[in-house]
Amino acid sequence: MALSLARNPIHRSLSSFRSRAFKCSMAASSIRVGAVQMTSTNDIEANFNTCSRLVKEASIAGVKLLCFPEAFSFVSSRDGESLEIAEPIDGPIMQRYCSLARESNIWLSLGGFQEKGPDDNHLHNTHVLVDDTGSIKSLYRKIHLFDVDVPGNMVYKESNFTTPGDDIVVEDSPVGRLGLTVCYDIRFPELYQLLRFQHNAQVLLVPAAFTRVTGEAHWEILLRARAIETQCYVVAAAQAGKHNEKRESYGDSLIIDPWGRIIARLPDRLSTGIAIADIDFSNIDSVRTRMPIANHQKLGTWRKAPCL
Ligand SMILES: O=C(O)CNC(=O)[C@H](CS)NC(=O)CCC(=O)C(=O)O
Repeated sequence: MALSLARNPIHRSLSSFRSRAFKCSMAASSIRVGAVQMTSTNDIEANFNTCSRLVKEASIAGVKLLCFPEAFSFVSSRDGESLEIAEPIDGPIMQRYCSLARESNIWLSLGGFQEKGPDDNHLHNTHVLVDDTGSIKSLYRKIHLFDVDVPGNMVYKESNFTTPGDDIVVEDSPVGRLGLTVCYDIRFPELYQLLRFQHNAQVLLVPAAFTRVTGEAHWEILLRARAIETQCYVVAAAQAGKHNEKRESYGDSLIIDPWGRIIARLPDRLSTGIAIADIDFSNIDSVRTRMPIANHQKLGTWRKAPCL
């Protein structure tokens, strides 16, 4: 099924046979990923043109999965604007992004799409994974909503216009088993524990539009902690800079390896670009074999039979 909306705890559309084939064929190799940094605005056309250019650049660089930040296709400049432009997943905006994937033969992680919600006053903040034929493989709807009074900044109330998801989503891909999350989710380690220790994720995706204040204080530390405690790669594509008069995001897109090392980065001062790194499956195996934390867990309710 190309578009799985079933209320199933895991959406995984490749057969286990194919997933084994991926792992075997890549045992001794590495696969390239990219994390985009950009400054989206409320101009849907301009944002699409930027994404289209970056997809072509990534493809030339040999990237197999390109990850975009939260709200890649639209950042509102006033209350209510996101609800007005929200579309179903099979609507025209997402179709154009699927065409980009197909034309460049590349997988896309489209984090934080404004998906039309259950009523006119609510959308879903949806992370969409598209394969290299342009088919939608999985949808993850942001679970943790940003209802936060940011010191020195403003009060955010994402739940005013967003309906949270409640499904955990992993998907097999050429760059390994992906765990899908969005932005504020990074503060809830139990989600990442489930993705790794219950669903065997290898690469955790964290598209974001962090605030400047919270980003400076917490961004890198949270991401590296998740990589270290799950022994997964973490790919964090970030919005950066000023979107409009009122809104600014903290950049610093990062790719982190399972030992917690930063292996690619776009500094906050750069507004647009791609951080590129190779996912090395033997590195995941070696970190997990030498320090088998999956076998040492005592307290987590997500504990299961040892897995590597
Ligand atoms: O609404 C949009 O346009 C896109 N979505 C966002 O910007 C979301 C919800 S307001 N922002 C975050 O989750 C910031 C998290 C954060 O900054 C932290 O955890 O510190």
